[in-house]
Amino acid sequence: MKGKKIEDGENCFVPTSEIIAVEETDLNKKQHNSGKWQKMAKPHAFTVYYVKKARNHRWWCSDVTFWCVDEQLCNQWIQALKELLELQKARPKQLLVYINPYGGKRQGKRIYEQKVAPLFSLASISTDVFITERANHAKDNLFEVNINKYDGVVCVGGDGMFSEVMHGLIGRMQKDSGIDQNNPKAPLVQCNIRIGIIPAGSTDCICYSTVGISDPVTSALHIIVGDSQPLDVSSVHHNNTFLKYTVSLLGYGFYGDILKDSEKKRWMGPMRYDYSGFKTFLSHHCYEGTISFQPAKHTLGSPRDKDSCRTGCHICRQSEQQLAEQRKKCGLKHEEDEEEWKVIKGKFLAINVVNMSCACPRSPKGLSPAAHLADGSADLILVRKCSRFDFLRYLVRHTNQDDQFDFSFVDVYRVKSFQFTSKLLEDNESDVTDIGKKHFGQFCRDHPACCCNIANSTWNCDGETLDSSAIEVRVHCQLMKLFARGIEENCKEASRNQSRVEQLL
Ligand SMILES: Nc1ncnc2c1ncn2[C@@H]1O[C@H](COP(=O)(O)OP(=O)(O)OP(=O)(O)O)[C@@H](O)[C@H]1O
Ligand SMILES: CCCCCCCCCCCCC/C=C/[C@@H](O)[C@H](CO)NC(C)=O
Ligand SMILES: [Ca+2]
Repeated sequence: MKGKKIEDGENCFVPTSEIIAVEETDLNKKQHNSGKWQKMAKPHAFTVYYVKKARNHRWWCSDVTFWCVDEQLCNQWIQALKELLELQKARPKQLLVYINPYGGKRQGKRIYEQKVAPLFSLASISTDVFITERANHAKDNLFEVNINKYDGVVCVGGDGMFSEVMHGLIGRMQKDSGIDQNNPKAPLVQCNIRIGIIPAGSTDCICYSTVGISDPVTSALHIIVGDSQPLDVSSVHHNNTFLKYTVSLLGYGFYGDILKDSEKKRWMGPMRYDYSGFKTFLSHHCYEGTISFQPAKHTLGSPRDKDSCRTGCHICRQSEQQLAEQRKKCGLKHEEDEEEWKVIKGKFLAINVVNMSCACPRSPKGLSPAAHLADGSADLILVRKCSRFDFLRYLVRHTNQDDQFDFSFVDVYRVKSFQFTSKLLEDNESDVTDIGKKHFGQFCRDHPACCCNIANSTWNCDGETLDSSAIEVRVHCQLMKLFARGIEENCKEASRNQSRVEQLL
């Protein structure tokens, strides 16, 4: 934390929504060597802790100390500022915190204790902290805990840990409301308790795509000021059986294979993705299957838009309104049943369904830069069979400014529901008597050199593996909320305003 001191006659401007805390200050303890107060008999002071916005969406906690000789005046200020803070009703007072000590570089506990807990305590937020001892510990706990006690749930870890907490919360909400998650058409109950993500994983894509940076202090401050960002969630089913929810990437082929291989190399930490990524790239497997989807007609946006989803996004707002109107008109009748399905058969290197841009430090614009956080749609990206060189050109575009959809072998659609069945499953189902078909070789028999894999891939579902050769996916508009505000427009403008504040100080 950096500090400043304000003397009589000086000005300071900090919006109340960005004040973290106000505290009486003992100037003698502060050990200031210079300053007029040293000449005073007994100066009185208070310190305002506030959010300081830096470059690249980074926030940190700064403070400014105000002092004067009049004790009563000083106390009046403290009282008035504390009352103003009390009016910030969206701020959490009691949080339930889950820490995965094994995510990313295994720094979750340290990150929380050193960087986050002191800020929560400064902001007078009470916490119940739960350090997980196994996978699904947090999820299981969320089904038992008295959830109404809390204003939010915080997960310290990566995308997989977030996924666990999300499954616990959404699952709990449906159970309490008597909704059967196995019914793919069930209208799910919105989850009003917000989740905060303190990034301590390997990719931290959900945090990066919703805040603009993977930084524990920035995320802690978004939680403290009580930000709220609605988020679309897709449900994944197979044969009327619920499999998973997803908010970022649901990927088959390339990203599924990377994840499956990387799980065996967890000991490598985040580097495992580079190792498995390179290996998967060299293997160049493609997978055959049938994709069906319903285009998202309710939204004004398109995956090829130049503008991205930003704080207070009007596309998300309009899309949500449009969906609400449709629902009102249709009542209980499922309008989706009547809408057209598009069908595509082929061989694919990657099938990616993304509910958000999937930006992360490795890919700052993400897999679909114009995807929206809360528009009730997902972007379906199909990378058809192509040469290794072309696939590399496509991957390189994840890391630069060039249009990653501007390739003849890449198609992108904005969808509200999607289905996939692998060729293998179709063959098995359509010709169960042909026993020979069950005993296939590992690669395409017609063209052994083509790297077309007859075996199935795995789904990468927000960083969790999911084995299913047939799935149906449905986007649920704004099913949950995060302690975030989306990515803020024009970061430079924010830092310029902040410098004006600094000049005033
Ligand atoms: N105590 C624990 N021991 C083992 N696994 C755990 C524990 N707590 C949580 N997990 C599981 O660890 C998995 C991975 O954790 P996490 O997402 O935090 O890190 P990561 O995989 O390194 O990061 P990312 O998902 O961003 O790539 C999650 O699926 C979670 O269910
Ligand atoms: C030679 C150039 C190669 C460039 C490769 C770019 C890789 C970009 C990675 C983007 C992944 C974004 C999707 C996020 C997925 C997460 O859910 C998951 C778990 O955290 N992470 C991964 C890597 O699968
Ligand atoms: Ca979306």
